[in-house]
Amino acid sequence: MDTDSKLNLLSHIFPDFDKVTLLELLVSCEGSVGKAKKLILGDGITDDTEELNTPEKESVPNIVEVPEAQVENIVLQEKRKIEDTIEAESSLSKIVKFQKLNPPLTNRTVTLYSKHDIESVLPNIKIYPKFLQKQLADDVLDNLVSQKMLFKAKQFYIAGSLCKSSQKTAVFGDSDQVDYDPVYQDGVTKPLKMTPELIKCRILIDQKVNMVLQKYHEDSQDKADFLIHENWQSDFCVGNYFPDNKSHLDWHTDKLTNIGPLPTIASISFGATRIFRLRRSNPTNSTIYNILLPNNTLLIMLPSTQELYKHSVPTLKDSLVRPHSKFGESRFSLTFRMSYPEFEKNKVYCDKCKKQMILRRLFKGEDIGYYVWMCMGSFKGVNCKGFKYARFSGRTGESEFATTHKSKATRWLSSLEK
Ligand SMILES: O=C(O)CCC(=O)C(=O)O
Ligand SMILES: [Fe+2]
Repeated sequence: MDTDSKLNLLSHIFPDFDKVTLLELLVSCEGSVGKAKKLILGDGITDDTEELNTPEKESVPNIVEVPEAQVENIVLQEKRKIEDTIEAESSLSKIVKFQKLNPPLTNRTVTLYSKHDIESVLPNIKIYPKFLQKQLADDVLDNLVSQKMLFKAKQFYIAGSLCKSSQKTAVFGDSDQVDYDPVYQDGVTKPLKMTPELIKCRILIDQKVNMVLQKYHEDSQDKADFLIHENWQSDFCVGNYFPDNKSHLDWHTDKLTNIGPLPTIASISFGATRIFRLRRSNPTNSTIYNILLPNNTLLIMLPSTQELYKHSVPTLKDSLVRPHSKFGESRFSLTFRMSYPEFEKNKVYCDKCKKQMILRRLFKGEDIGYYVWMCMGSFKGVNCKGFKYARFSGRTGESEFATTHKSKATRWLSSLEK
């Protein structure tokens, strides 16, 4: 069945929806009429990686399924058209309104195409397509490609087994002091010098982030006393290199150990257009939002993004939306971050094994919403379960960031979600 016939069918079932909205829905449902129908009717849709990789079992009768490859082609073409107008006001806002009237469904995936839709559905995210002037964007990408051999897979332990990350990482920074993450086993933590291209890019990003943060501080009602208000100046950048569509970044929140609570992280993408995903950390089956990140798009994760959401760069069969004209499937992201120097001066150590502790957030259990320190040993394959609550009372002059008393501990949930 071609796209027009699918649209006619949907239009017949849902006469109140206009065709553009239905087309958007169809595209966000990978061209499946059944999924689009379920989305409108409010049935939960499971749409994770495995499901997307297996041919869909159509639940609507009388629909002749088109071959998977053909659907993919249609979806890709439509996505390209839509992506070209990413900044234009999109009819998807109708879907957003529809979503607002209806509580988010579980396990559902929604693709947000326009700046307006992304920022309305995810108020802590700001997105700027075509952020750098074209020449500078090209220069940064050329520069990253010339350094690609310096990006390395990260090694870490999960449940005692040594694992390697799929994408490759390099840290750029001016100072050797930046201890990006003491957990990793390899040379990834030693920062590389920022090249002149990266420095230009950083200056423009810092400027943009400060403008955005100023507005954020003015607008946000609920200010946690440990939220940093001073000038935001990134002092290091974690770069990711995805050589092809197979390399990915699993669901995670960014490490807080050296950037502190409620951080701002500004991430700029270069090369192939991939999908970036966000979903609330809790509940675990909450709606997944897809955002397309074309070459030279800046995405700012404002304070509380790391506390409330997880993010990922999946390797779905259509997660490579568009290869880059010169570098094909290669994609780089540069994530600019500002370190929290007080942590460097006052590292927290484990009382049991004396190793450094890592700042984490608890997303489940009775201590949900608390910041805690966990012994680094646990992340290096050592079975030490050292644990302390974290405590942030306000930034200046702080020297004690840990407590064994829960009553004195800092709970981000209480300041963000009343
Ligand atoms: O590549 C991206 O867009 C995301 C990178 C990321 O999540 C990270 O560096 O922690
Ligand atoms: Fe991240």
